[in-house]
Amino acid sequence: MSASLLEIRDLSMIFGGLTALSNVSFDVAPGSITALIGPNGAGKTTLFNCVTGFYKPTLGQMRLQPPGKTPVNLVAVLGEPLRATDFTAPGRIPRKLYFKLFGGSHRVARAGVARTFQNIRLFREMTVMENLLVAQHQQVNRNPIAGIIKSPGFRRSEREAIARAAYWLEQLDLADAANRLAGELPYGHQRRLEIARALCTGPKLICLDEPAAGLNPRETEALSTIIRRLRDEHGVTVFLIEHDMGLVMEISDHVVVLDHGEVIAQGKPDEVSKDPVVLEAYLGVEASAE
Ligand SMILES: Nc1ncnc2c1ncn2[C@@H]1O[C@H](COP(=O)(O)OP(=O)(O)OP(=O)(O)O)[C@@H](O)[C@H]1O
Repeated sequence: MSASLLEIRDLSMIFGGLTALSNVSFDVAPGSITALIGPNGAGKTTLFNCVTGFYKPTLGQMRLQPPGKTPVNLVAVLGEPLRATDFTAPGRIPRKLYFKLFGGSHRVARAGVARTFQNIRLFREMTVMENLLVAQHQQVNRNPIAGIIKSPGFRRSEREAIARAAYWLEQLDLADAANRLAGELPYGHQRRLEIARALCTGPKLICLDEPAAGLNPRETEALSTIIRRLRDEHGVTVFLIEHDMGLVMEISDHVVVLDHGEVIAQGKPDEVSKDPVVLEAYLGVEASAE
């Protein structure tokens, strides 16, 4: 049995002539906090965009294997192009055509991957509660007839969605803000609301893109407690990009270091922080700046 929730193998992403990711391979263990670090332009966001289905990688494999569930080939569900070699094994063609027509990032979300963004992307004119309800459209009963007649099943799924939203608002210390407009919340609260919105989808893997960006030290401390609680109390696996090295070293179980699109090191935080290759490429810049 494989011990990883997310398995990335030989992933490459090429934009025109620019290789943003080159043969990237690593694993994210279930129930862990895994951090992706690296200097600006290293390819971190590109990798996140691949894992969450916003980009189709040029080459390589990404597999999500939630314990006890069927593994999902995240590259296949995005819809791969047909290649000449497929005609040597025609059995593959119907599945490829199906995902070409009906595949996309929604399939990745359905498989259990949720994300937040480097630049907050909330529905600013909606209330906090409405933001969380919109995020759950996959889980609620979307049958229009059931909606018009307000069938028992429709009302039950609505109640469950509201209860789920209220639960995560409580967990992220936002319960008092449920009826406020998202755009009116202080910045730190908006960051937490983005995390709550991702959690409402019931993810197996939550990808946080620079969750501490713009937070003050007190807010960062609160965030680190929240992220650890997600792992320890809710069994959510966390994969995050972060520039705040204090936070990364404090909360991560595993750190992957990217530089120029390649993995230059990975391991436990204390191993990575002492690795001369990392110090030279990244932490050395930080250390000399302190
Ligand atoms: N859609 C795109 N089209 C072309 N080039 C891109 C695209 N997205 C990213 N790149 C390039 O890929 C490289 C990696 O960028 P990426 O944003 O992934 O780095 P990053 O490590 O997240 O950087 P930062 O820490 O500054 O956010 C950069 O050279 C960037 O210009």
